[in-house]
Amino acid sequence: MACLYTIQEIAGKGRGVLAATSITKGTRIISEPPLFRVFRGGSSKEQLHEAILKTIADLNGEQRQQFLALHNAFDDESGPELGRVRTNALPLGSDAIEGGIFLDSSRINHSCIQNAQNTWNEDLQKLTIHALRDISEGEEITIFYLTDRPNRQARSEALLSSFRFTCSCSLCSLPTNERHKSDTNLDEIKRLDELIGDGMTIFSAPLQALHNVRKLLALLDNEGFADASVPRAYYDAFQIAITHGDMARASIFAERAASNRIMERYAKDPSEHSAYGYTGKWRTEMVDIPSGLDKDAYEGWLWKEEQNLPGDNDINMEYLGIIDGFHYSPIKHWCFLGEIIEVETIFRLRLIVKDKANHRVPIAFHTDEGGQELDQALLQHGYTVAILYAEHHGFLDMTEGIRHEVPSNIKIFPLPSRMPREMKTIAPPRPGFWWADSFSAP
Ligand SMILES: C[S@@+](CC[C@H](N)C(=O)[O-])C[C@H]1O[C@@H](n2cnc3c(N)ncnc32)[C@H](O)[C@@H]1O
Repeated sequence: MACLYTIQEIAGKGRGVLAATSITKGTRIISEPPLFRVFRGGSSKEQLHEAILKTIADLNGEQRQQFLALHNAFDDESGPELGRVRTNALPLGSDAIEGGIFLDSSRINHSCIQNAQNTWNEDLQKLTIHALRDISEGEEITIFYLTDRPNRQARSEALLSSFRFTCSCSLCSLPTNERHKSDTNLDEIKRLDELIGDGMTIFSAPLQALHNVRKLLALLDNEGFADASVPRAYYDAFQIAITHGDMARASIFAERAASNRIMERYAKDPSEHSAYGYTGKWRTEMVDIPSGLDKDAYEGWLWKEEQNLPGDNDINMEYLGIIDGFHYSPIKHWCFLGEIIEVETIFRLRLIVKDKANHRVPIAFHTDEGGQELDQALLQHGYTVAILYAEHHGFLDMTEGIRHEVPSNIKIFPLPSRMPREMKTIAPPRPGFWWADSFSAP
């Protein structure tokens, strides 16, 4: 196969790697054994230096010259050998304590919005560089040197201290207002990542966790990040679905997570995963994967879109903003509508209502009077409950619904609801009228 890249001078970056032809997403651009390996863990700088000198002494003359021709960003403090290793070593595995020096791959410059991914392939004992998206002929091939992607300031500091350069990539060069927007999105990506990674939400509020994965994927897509965060997010969605017995969705998420053998196996039979059916509350079978839906409806089904209240243990910036400089308040207005199907008044009031998608939604009354403040005559089957700014809550008994705390946010109508097709975003509230826009009498 013809070589897909050339190594050339790039203004302001020394040398770099350019696409010699147009390269399609997923293509393996480079597959390269290391010139030599370096153990990075445990040893002091002096020990490392000594080990490197020994390794270099074992190289032949040509190899030594090739190594010494690589860039050295630490000339002033580390000397020619150690400096070059610090500048050019690429990790041999995701948590590896071993790095490798590569004659071609080590020429690849960094971008905070990289178009290629470096991976150590243990089977081949080679480093591979794959295209994360389509790359045009003449475009620079870039990888990401850091382990996570914080906002610009933090990225700059990390790149300067660990790699000794000021990044001139397209993300770091955005004009101030766009950079601000990009930083806000990066902060939100980090926040969602942490929320999804919190091991409890998968059990206490799986729907919220699933919706957070979807939001994360939309942000990654919007920002043009096509790296390993994308399959990782789908893997999170897979885990959420399979934990609750949802074979249909788990299979699709596994398919989207990555084209590796393990995920292909899970896509065929998600029940092989050890978390399968921890609860059965989302139980589906593979035959439940819908067919004949258009793309939007299919995605709506996949992400369980029908239940789209914001979560109550999550500061969701889509719904909330800091208005007075201190407190989060709704920045848009929404109202949950449900039809009463059961009334329980054992300790405090608990209603089971049917939402627009015919799901049973428990509403637990955690007001001071536990629901006694309501006109008890209105607690009738078939009547409609409207809750302004309702939030999704995961209860300890593993059910999900609404924990109602603010007495003034609820109205009950002695009318069966004619449910709007979607939970509507309604006009700004006018006292006494806020509910009228989203409620229609039969
Ligand atoms: C591993 S080397 C990459 C190849 C190097 N440009 C060369 O000439 O061999 C890392 C060095 O490349 C330069 N570099 C990499 N990415 C850069 C970027 N985004 N902006 C500016 N310089 C960059 C820095 O000098 C950094 O220390």
